[in-house]
Amino acid sequence: MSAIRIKNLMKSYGDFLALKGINLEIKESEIFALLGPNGAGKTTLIRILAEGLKFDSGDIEVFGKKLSKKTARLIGYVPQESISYDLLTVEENLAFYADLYDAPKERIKELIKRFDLPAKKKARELSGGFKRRLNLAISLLYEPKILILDEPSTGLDVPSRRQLWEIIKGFKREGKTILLATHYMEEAEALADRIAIMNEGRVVAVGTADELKALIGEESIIQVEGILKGVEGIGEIFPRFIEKSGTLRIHVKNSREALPKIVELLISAGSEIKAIKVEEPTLEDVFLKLTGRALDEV
Ligand SMILES: Nc1ncnc2c1ncn2[C@@H]1O[C@H](COP(=O)(O)OP(=O)(O)OP(=O)(O)O)[C@@H](O)[C@H]1O
Repeated sequence: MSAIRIKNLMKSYGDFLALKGINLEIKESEIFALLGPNGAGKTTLIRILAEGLKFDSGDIEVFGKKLSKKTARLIGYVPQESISYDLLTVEENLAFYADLYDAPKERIKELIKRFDLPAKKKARELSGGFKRRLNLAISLLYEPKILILDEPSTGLDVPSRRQLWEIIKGFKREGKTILLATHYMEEAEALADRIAIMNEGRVVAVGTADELKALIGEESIIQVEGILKGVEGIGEIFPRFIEKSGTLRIHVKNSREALPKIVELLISAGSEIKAIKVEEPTLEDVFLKLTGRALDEV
């Protein structure tokens, strides 16, 4: 059974069409990622599902029933911004939301234990990682079957991010369905069973990471590292490339022919090349191929 089914969903803000006909099916007990740059429409889609944000047209079903206040109870939601109160302790925050959601009080102790939370600490004293865990705990107070997470690891350091990923994988093992929005391809790849790539209000591709990477087809990716100059010249011959902190990834049809040309162009412009290799495609390469731009370009 599908946990969420979305048909031809449109949403505008005034004259601006933010969602231009989204079709998606999220299966029960899968981790499904919406991957796209800022502005792709991920938060808008999530807010429609989790906050009852009004939409223009389309159909949404949750476990086979039309999205409504009743089905909303099946969905737990962790928004981008923290919903905990800084001046309340962890325990008080959970008690406040348990009251609001009419959730059983016994859940509070259980969640504190499960997430290893410091019950008596004020929320403002928590590190970023623990604050995110508190927000997760709040969203689980009434045991939703679907958990929606908006950019769950933004702002977290690498160890906290990895801990959070383990927690999210644990939810899946319990049978929960997880929908998350992210602009980190590593996050989508590390967590998701399936990924929808979103750009400018549209889903441009859906599949497992491997299925999406297969969309690159016959092309190869050449990666050059070093102090790089003359990158504009590369763009004239190989229009699809991503340049990021001293690394250049260039999409080419024939790597054997392209390699000497790339080296010559870069060296003659005064580059210091430290490494050059043919690489496996990443989801960012797929995004570039499908949309003509890099994932974190705004
Ligand atoms: N309340 C609003 N009023 C007008 N335009 C909005 C509003 N909320 C979002 N938008 C616009 O709709 C588009 C999609 O925004 P949305 O926040 O859904 O994208 P996103 O993919 O979640 O990006 P982010 O990660 O930045 O939240 C953007 O162009 C944004 O400027």
